[in-house]
Amino acid sequence: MKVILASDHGGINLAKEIASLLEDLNIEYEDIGCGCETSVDYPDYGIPAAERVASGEFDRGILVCGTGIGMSIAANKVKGVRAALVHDLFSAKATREHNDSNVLTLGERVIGPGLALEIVKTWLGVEFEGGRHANRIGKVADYENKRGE
Ligand SMILES: O=C(CO)[C@H](O)[C@H](O)[C@H](O)COP(=O)(O)O
Repeated sequence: MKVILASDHGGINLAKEIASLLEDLNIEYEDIGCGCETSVDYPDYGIPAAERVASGEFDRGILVCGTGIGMSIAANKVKGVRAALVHDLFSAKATREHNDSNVLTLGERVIGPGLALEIVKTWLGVEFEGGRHANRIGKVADYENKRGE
């Protein structure tokens, strides 16, 4: 599995911890920044990361900002991306099983690193269930494709 990691200044500390976790798990990843504490704009990092998931270059994306909300809004504008803002373990599992989410967004200012890293591990390890859920995400994709015509 190949993962792309990005954050704004509000998510930089958690993004660093996630990078260490991915290294410990021997998961291939690329960190596209921002890598600094000076103020940046989350769409400048979230959208390029999401595009590289949508293109198939990466299997998954993990995006961190202060709340996770801005990154989620930005990533979900990219066709083919199903970004999930997750701050609990139940949702981390459910969004893989039911939504086949390919991008995870987290808010460094919302939860602590202990829970955040458990969420990342869970989200990376759970498979999509398919079946009725495939039908549902298919309807979302149909709408997305129709809008793009
Ligand atoms: O979700 C966000 C924006 O909707 C993020 O939390 C940003 O990290 C946050 O807005 C940054 O705020 P700041 O006051 O500019 O540090």
